[in-house]
This record gives sequence, structure tokens and C-alpha cells, in this order.
Amino acid sequence: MEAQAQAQAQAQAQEIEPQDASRFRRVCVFCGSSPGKKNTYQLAAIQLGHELVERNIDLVYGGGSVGLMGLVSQAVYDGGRHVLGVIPKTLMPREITGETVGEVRAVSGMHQRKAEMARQADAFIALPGGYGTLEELLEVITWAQLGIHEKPVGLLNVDGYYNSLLSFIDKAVDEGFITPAARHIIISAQTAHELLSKLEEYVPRHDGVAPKLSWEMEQLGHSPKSDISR
Ligand SMILES: CC(C)=CCNc1ncnc2c1ncn2[C@@H]1O[C@H](COP(=O)(O)O)[C@@H](O)[C@H]1O
Repeated sequence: MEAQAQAQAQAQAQEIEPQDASRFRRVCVFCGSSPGKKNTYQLAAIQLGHELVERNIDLVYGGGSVGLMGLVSQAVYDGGRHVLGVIPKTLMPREITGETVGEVRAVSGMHQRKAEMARQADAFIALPGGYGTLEELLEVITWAQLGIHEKPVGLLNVDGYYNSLLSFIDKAVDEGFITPAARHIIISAQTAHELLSKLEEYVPRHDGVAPKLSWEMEQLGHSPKSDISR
């Protein structure tokens, strides 16, 4: 595929310096089940995969090989890192989501999938995507706002794809619906390299509304605070 060849050439040309050990063992990526119309979206998915490999970070994602999901998971898998696809039983037929590389974990439904992906990850990154991506992204932001977790949340703003969402969130802050401290939850950057660096440095500044509560996580027997190695 053209985007794959381009990403490979860029990585070779850059001769990326070896990274220091990451504080993240595994990152959850939310992204489109479609590839998007621009080549830059596909390139960004592959570059994010390479960046995770460079930093020795494993991947958890929604499983399958469709769209950007397939590109990022293949790049991480080809780079020798562990890939965990969490997929609801209903979406498992290959004709719906395609073949998953690495380990596949079947769960009973969409809610269980999100909780399991969140439980497995030390940080979250959203690439461009549609309703599914937005829903997954906003849920982990909401969980951070409530104090259910303190894991960093990053938005890979490829080619300004998320500019209008970020403007909307700023408007919500101006209008008094999101606190400035909660605005700080979303970290955005235009490249995977810059985003990962920012996420590594992230220090939660907002106060959880109800830090003892961990409704969905508790159902899975998970403690609310992550055990991210710092
Ligand atoms: C029937 C159909 C549309 C199947 C597409 N096949 C899919 N296979 C696996 N996960 C998916 C699929 N569609 C959406 N998702 C979930 O929703 C997100 C992407 O949705 P979207 O394309 O942004 O909105 C992914 O992170 C994934 O967790």
C-alpha cells in the first residue's frame, strides 16, 4: 500500500534516535474503521504505529483490520510489539471487521470492550475517525474528569482534522460547561512523535468530582487509579 511505503521511507530517512524507556507499557488507540479520504490520515496511523514501536509500547485497540484500525495495528505488529484487539462477539465475523493481528480478546458487548481497552491501557490516543472514535474519546475524557482514571488522553490532530472539535470544546469552556482544569485533560499535537512526548510529560491538574467512584471499572474488578510506571 502506498501509505505504508511512504511511512517506511520516512522512518528510514529520519533514522529515529532510540528513545528513553517510556512510562507507558501499553497505549489504547481509537481510530476510524474507515481509512479516510486523504493519504495523510493513513500515513499518520502507520507513523503512530512506528512511534509506539520506537518507544517499546504495546497496543490495545478495537480489533480487526478495517480502515485506520488495520493500519496502526499492522504497523505495531510488524514492529514486533504486542497487539491486543478487544472485539465484541457480534463484530467477530471476519467479513465485518477483517482479520485481527496479534492477540484477540472477545467480549460480550460494546461497553465491555471500552472498559477492557481502558483497563489494559496506560494512555489513550485518538486518530481521525467517526462516531465510534468520538464516542470512545469522549468517554475516556469524561472518566478522567470524574476521577475514574488519571491516564493521559491524546488527540492526534492530523491535518487539522480535529480543529473544529477543539474550537467547540473551547467554546464550552467559555460558556461555562467545561472547567478550564478539565480542558487540560485533552492533549493534542499534529504528529505522533510530539503527541507521545507530551503524553509522557502529562501531569493531571483537574480535581476528580468523585475519585472514589469507578462505576464501570469496578464491574471488572479494577482499581480506579492506574499503576502507570512513572
Ligand atoms: C458494521 C461496521 C460499521 C463495522 C466496522 N467494523 C468495526 N470493527 C471493529 N471496531 C469498530 C468497527 N466500527 C467501529 N468500531 C469501533 O469504533 C471505533 C471506530 O469507529 P468509527 O469508524 O470512528 O465510527 C473503533 O475504535 C472501534 O473500537
